Amino acid sequence: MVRVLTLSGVSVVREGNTILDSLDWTVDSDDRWVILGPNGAGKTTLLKLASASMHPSAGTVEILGEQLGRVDVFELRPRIGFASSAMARQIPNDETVEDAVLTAAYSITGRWNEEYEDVDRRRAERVLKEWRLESLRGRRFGTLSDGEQKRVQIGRSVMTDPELLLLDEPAASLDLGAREELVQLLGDYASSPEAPGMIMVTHHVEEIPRGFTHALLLAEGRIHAAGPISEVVTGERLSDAFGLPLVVSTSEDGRYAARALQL
Ligand SMILES: Nc1ncnc2c1ncn2[C@@H]1O[C@H](COP(=O)(O)OP(=O)(O)OP(=O)(O)O)[C@@H](O)[C@H]1O
Repeated sequence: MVRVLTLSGVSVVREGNTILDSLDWTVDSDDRWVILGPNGAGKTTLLKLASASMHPSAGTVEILGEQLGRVDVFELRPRIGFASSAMARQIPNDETVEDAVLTAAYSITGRWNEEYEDVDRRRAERVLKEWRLESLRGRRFGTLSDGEQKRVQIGRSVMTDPELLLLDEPAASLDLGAREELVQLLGDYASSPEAPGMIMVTHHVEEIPRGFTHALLLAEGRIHAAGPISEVVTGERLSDAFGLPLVVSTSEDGRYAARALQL
């Protein structure tokens, strides 16, 4: 087990607004964290810090043993997998699924004249299989369903065997079947001891895959609760963070569901 992320007294201020306020948080390589919180809580901003895409206004961020501000982020970023819809928009619509996964080896989108080594091709094969993309390898990215596109995004993010994996709302906008397929694949991945430290932002506790170990509840830029998932994803804690009475149920296979009590 190694520490993959440390935030110490981290604040982010933009245009006079405090978006993140004095956060202290650590993530280890064995951890799979889910981040929950109302709209505007600061979840995406937190992922931007963790992906070395943004610097804090105050405090220190250490990623994979390197402190932001003292490291070349272009060397650090290839060690971090990041899947988000903003990233997916960079994949050309006419790129094949196979190339969309393979080009992640060079952190690029859009195949040009790069040469790929056997090791990259073997990895891409493994990723296509793991994320149920084998039968779609020749299809153009722009012709895929939302669920298939999400699997390509995640496939790209794990292609380089990252040491830290960040997922920003991976199941957003999916129908029930596509969501369940993706959540199950993510559960298989998260349950593997070889998987890297993971941080996933979601709006819905129903999207938390099996194997997730910790939860962080963010509201108005502050940590409301953080710790083992069973202690944080509770009706009491979620009601407090979202400001309405919620009940949470847990199933035996480690999935969650939440609903509001009659308002
Ligand atoms: N560059 C910026 N300048 C000013 N305000 C910003 C900037 N970036 C983000 N914000 C504000 O910071 C707050 C947190 O934004 P962020 O996107 O991190 O929240 P979030 O929890 O991911 O929200 P959502 O759940 O709606 O996606 C929001 O109120 C947003 O408007």
